[in-house]
Amino acid sequence: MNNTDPDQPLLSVRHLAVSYQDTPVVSDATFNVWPHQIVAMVGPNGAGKTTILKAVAGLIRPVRGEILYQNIPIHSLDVADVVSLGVVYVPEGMKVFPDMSVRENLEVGAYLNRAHIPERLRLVLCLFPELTSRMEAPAGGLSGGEKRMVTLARGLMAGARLLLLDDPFLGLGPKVVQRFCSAFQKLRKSGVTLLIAGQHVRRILRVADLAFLIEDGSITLQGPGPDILKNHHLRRILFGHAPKP
Ligand SMILES: Nc1ncnc2c1ncn2[C@@H]1O[C@H](COP(=O)(O)OP(=O)(O)OP(=O)(O)O)[C@@H](O)[C@H]1O
Repeated sequence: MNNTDPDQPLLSVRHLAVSYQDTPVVSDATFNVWPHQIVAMVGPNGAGKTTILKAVAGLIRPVRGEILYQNIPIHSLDVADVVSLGVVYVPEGMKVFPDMSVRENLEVGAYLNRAHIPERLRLVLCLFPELTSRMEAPAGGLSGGEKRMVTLARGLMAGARLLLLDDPFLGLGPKVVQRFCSAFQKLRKSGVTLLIAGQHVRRILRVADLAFLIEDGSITLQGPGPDILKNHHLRRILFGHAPKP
C-alpha cells in the first residue's frame, strides 16, 4: 500500500501563484511535504491557506508554479486524476448526504478510486470505532463530531495517501478535537501524510512535525510545529500578543 521514498518529498510546491479572476491571492509559495508527516499551514484569515490546498487538490488552476506529487506534475491534472493518485481534499464543515446511510456516504468517497475498499473501511473503523454501530443509520442524524468523522472517512475511502484537511477542527469541542488529533497520529503511523490548514493554531501546531506560517499568500516562517508556536512574530500575527504556548 505504501510505495513512498522517505528521502524524497511526497509533495513539492514551487513558486505557486494563484489568482481569483485577476486578483492575486497566492504570490510565490514554495514548500515540501515529506512522507508520513503531519504538516500544518497556519496564518491569518484570508492568507491563502484554503487556496493552496485547493490548488494542490486540482480544484483551482495555478497561474504560475509547479506542484509535484511523488515527482509527478499534478498542477494541470483534473481533480479525478489527482484523487486517483491519492491526493484528496477534505473541505471544512460537516457536510454529509443526510438521507444516505453512513455506509453509503463512505461508498461515495470510494467512487473515483475503487481499489482496496475493504482495507480502507477497516482503517476508517479502526480510527473511528464509534461509526461501526451507526453504519446503517442516516448520516443526517449523527452529531457534529460524527459527521466530521464521516467527511474525513470519505477522504480515506477515496484512497488518500496525502490528505488535505481544511479547518478540520471547526465547530468541534475540545474533547472531539483531542479525538481527531489522536486519529491524525494513528493515520500518520499507518502511512498517510496529512497537510492541515486551519484556525485552531495551538492545537494544530502541537501535533505538526513541520509547519508553515502563511501571510498574504507567501510562506514567512517554517519549522517544527511546537517550535514555531513559540515564535514571537507568529504569536503577534495570530494571537495579537505573545501568550504562553
Ligand atoms: N472564490 C473566490 N473568489 C474570489 N476571491 C476568493 C475566493 N475564495 C477566496 N477568495 C479570497 O482569497 C483570499 C484567500 O482566501 P483563502 O480562503 O485561501 O484564505 P484562508 O487563509 O484559507 O482564510 P481562512 O483562514 O479565513 O479560511 C481571501 O482574500 C479571500 O477573500
